[in-house]
Amino acid sequence: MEMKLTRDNIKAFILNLFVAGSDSSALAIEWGLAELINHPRVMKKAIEEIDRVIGKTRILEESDIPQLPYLQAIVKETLRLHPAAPIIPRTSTEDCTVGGYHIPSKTTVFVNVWALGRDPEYWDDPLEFRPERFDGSQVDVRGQHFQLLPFGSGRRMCPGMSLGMQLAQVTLGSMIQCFEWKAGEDGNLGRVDMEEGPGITLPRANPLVCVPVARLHSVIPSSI
Ligand code: HEM
Repeated sequence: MEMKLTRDNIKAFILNLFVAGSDSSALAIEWGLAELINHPRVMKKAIEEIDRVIGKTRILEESDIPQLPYLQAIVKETLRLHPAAPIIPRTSTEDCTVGGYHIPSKTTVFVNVWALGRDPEYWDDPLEFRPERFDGSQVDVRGQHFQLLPFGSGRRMCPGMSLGMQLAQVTLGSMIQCFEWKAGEDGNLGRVDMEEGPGITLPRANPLVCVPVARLHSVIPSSI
């Protein structure tokens, strides 16, 4: 079937990519940094990995990510606890039974991705931020392991998954490689609050306020 795209179709499509891709990626990075600030042990281990693999004379790049498994695990763990889209809708195309419930055709059902990521049946100490849980684990975010669905699953799953993961890993990784992050306006708070705000996406209730202190002086100009 031939389908002609109009100018409006193309504009709507590009707008869709910006709307779907910006907030979600930004939220993953913001929640990830907040978790790292509150977990100095994890932050230290992540920085050690980056310093060991990349050194201190250049900034982390996309091609370094395969050599940074702990950073990858940090982003997965962040998306487990803070999925940018906490609830995803589906409409049943035919009558079916799910978990003993009869679902008539054309019913909208909501998949609670947030609750799946915190389900004690699938996760040990589910509320703990512990990236090590992914060491040697096959569980990934690609929509095949239903306890971890930050990008959804099936035909309508996120088409920007690879870009979103790369963005979150490279941005978070270079942020902690280049700067030490101190909580609070004056950098004198021990931790940041983790309260969630309302929304279709999962924002923080309060903005993440922290102070960056340069740590890679050989690559960052001293004026920053
Ligand atoms: C960490 C970053 C991201 C997260 C957590 C995320 C998450 C999601 C989720 C949960 C869905 C719904 C999937 C479903 O219903 O099964 C979705 C849909 C979508 N995402 Fe992402 N996303 C991210 C980044 C991106 C990026 C970077 C782009 C594009 C540049 C993008 C474009 C889209 C589009 C166009 C849809 C709608 C797909 C459809 O309805 O067929 N996303 N995303």
